[in-house]
Amino acid sequence: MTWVLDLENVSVRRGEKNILDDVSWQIAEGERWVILGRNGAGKTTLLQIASARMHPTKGVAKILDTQLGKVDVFELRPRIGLASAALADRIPASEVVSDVVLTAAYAVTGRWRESYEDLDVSRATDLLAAFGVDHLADRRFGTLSEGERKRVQIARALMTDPELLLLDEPAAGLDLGGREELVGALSELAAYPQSPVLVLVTHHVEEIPPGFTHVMLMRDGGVHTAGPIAEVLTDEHLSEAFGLPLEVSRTGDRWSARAAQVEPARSGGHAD
Ligand SMILES: Nc1ncnc2c1ncn2[C@@H]1O[C@H](COP(=O)(O)OP(=O)(O)OP(=O)(O)O)[C@@H](O)[C@H]1O
Repeated sequence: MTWVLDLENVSVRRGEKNILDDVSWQIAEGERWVILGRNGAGKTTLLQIASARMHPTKGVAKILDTQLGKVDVFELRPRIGLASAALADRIPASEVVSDVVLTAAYAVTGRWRESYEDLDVSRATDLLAAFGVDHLADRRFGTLSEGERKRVQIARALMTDPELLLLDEPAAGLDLGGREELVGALSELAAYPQSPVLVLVTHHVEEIPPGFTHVMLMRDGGVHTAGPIAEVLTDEHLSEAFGLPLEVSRTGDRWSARAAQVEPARSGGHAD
């Protein structure tokens, strides 16, 4: 079997600590993954490896049939779409929205003197339309709301028609309506057979878009549990991964979680 992503015993060491610790993880064609774990669990670091922005200290990372360390990452990166807060911070506030998407074709932020094909321009327009933000094409990025920015960033990440799309907390900072619209848009993307393999990092099971197939729970830099969504998202696994008693429930194709209700202690009888 050929994997889209194949990590074997990958560790990343910073100072005295393994911030990723012996992670083995395989993603097959067509899968849609969610990564959950508490703050500092290593989710963003894992995406840094998966997007060829960081090399492991130990272990082997194979991405799209290439191996990190044996491939020119500048050729590999356009095959991987990434949307993250760190990348968004690099987009100049004065950049026109259509250029925010278009410049991804050259893997740059900030339009300068590159020339673009008509095909690139129409792809950027189509992607903005697909995420419902084409009416903002002429606005400056810095004037958009948080929800609008998130959609533009995902459109940008899709510009190079990547085979793997990594989204780091795309719903962070969105209000309820914005979150629900984004979940709907990602669910549509997940359902589309031509879509890239998707990996979504989130803090909330409520943000898992219908159609996502697999979950990885991370804890302390390592994989706590990984596999098909219904097998992994149990009270027991989530409670262990987050280190507190949690109850998970499923309503239709959506998930939710909350602190487990503690049974009140039974009274031992009447005290006179
Ligand atoms: N360059 C670095 N040097 C030292 N420690 C680092 C470095 N980069 C990250 N870390 C630490 O590695 C751990 C994992 O960080 P990471 O950002 O991957 O976690 P995360 O799961 O994405 O967290 P969050 O949910 O808070 O975004 C954290 O404890 C972080 O402080």
